[in-house]
Amino acid sequence: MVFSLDEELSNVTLHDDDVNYNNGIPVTKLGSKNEDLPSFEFNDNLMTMDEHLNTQTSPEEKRTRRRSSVLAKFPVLSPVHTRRVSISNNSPNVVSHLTSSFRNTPSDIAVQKENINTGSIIGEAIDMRPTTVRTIQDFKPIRVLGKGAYGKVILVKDKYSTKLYAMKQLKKAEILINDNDKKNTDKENDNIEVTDELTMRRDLDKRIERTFAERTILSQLEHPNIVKLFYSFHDQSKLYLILQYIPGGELFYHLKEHGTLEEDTVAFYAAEVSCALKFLHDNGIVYRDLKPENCLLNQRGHLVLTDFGLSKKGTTDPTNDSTSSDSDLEKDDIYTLHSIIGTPEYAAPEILQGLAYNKNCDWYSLGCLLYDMLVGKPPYTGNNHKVILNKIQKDKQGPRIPYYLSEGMKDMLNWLLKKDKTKRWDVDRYWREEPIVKQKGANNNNNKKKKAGKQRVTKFQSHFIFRKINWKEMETGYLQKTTLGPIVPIITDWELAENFDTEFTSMSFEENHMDDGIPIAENKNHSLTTPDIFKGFSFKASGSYLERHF
Ligand SMILES: Nc1ncnc2c1ncn2[C@@H]1O[C@H](COP(=O)(O)OP(=O)(O)OP(=O)(O)O)[C@@H](O)[C@H]1O
Repeated sequence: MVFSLDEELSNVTLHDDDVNYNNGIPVTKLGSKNEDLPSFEFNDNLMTMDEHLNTQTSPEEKRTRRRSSVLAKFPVLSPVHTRRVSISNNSPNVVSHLTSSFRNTPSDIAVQKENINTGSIIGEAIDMRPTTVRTIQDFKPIRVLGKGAYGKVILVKDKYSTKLYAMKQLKKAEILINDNDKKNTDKENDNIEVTDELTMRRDLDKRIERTFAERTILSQLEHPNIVKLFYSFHDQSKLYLILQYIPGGELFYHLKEHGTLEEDTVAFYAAEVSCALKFLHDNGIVYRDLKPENCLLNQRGHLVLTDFGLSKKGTTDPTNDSTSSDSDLEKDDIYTLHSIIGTPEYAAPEILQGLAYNKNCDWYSLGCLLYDMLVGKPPYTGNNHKVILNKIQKDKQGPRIPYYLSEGMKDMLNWLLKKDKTKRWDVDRYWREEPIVKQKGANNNNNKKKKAGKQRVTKFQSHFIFRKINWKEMETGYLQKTTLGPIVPIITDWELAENFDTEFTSMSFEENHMDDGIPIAENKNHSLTTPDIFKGFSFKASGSYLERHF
């Protein structure tokens, strides 16, 4: 990123109370006196963004990949009670201890049941016959596309059909070993601090649940802006997700190339991401990890959301709901989550604070993504989530917005980036203009809303920045099929993965895992070293689904 708005530009304040200047760059604050529309005008005498960019270091030097932080990586979640035990690096004690504790937890059983019971793509039946399960031997690796917390994503070719797929591998050992164990093992080999048993059990339980959630959620969804899952299977050492290959690379990669994007381009991607998020929310799913690294561009330049490892299917379980006091949110359209996960720079303040949150957190992340595309970095940056949280809390009026953005963009950012989730634009509720259906008591509610005056009631799709978007065509997927997006990736040969970082494409995909390719018999009980907790992971999309997408 080229332009440090949250720290460097906050020092000098000139004539206008609402505009801060630094190095001659005026910036406005979100949520200043006039909450509806910040009242700043473009000043021709001031340095333009382009001029400013030219004086700064190149964006490539500044942009860094933001890894999703899972539960244990957030210090605030570090367990209070810890005990010290002596184990050595790669000690089997940890795994066997964890696996033996976990093999038969109720949530495991629930997850496995879920896999058996919920195998359906919306409106479709999935062929779950074990005989149709694919294996690693069916696929020839071509090159590495990316690397995540639990393993690599590799471009592979189906040996039988020659079709290309993105194969996401998750190492079972990485999932089974506690993050604290890993961290501590790195530091000291023989005398490490591990968390108490209960916390370890809970964390492991969550990691396994999330592993299944990605496979289960993706197997149930079909949307033009969401990556498709065709197969999943596992062997002794890894879990595999065979995904649609999205050859245009990460939005992150293109942002690195471009620095910042034009407002129309940003509005287009905002609309595509919003369609995907709204679809997820309508299906009871909170995405929780929106960032440029998880937004891929397909061959036509349309945005496709990937990485559902942190997504969560909502629950209306009242015992799980601590927002009963949250009177601004209606009961029927929320589900409450508590896990502190995501990528700190894009995570909503309520997540970073460890408070209960709901699907509205995704709209805050959308605000961060828009800000990043327009400005070159997310509104708050820092080495860890504490620094980011401090900055958010210190910044009473919200993140600074550069003056040169249009009033429409400022307005959009203003409403999405509200720290207080009850004041944030409830996009799901105000998505589009619906025909008015009068219901009993509806008037009363409306009056209450007007009096409260907190909620923005303008429809999201009617916002000025989306004036060029044909929502109907976008929501039905017609646009994605017939029109090119604003950035069309250069692809001379799909196998070259030209739009992926050479940091990854030059990586070796050979790892020499002794156990790779040794299949798991789904119905067999395994020893401690081969826990049965991943039973039920295998999946194959229905024939018609496969046909439709190839
Ligand atoms: N379907 C796909 N087509 C092309 N590339 C992909 C695909 N899925 C993932 N990738 C690449 O692999 C990278 C890592 O994938 P993904 O984010 O799913 O892994 P992860 O382990 O969940 O990562 P993280 O720990 O950062 O969240 C992506 O950022 C992207 O570059």
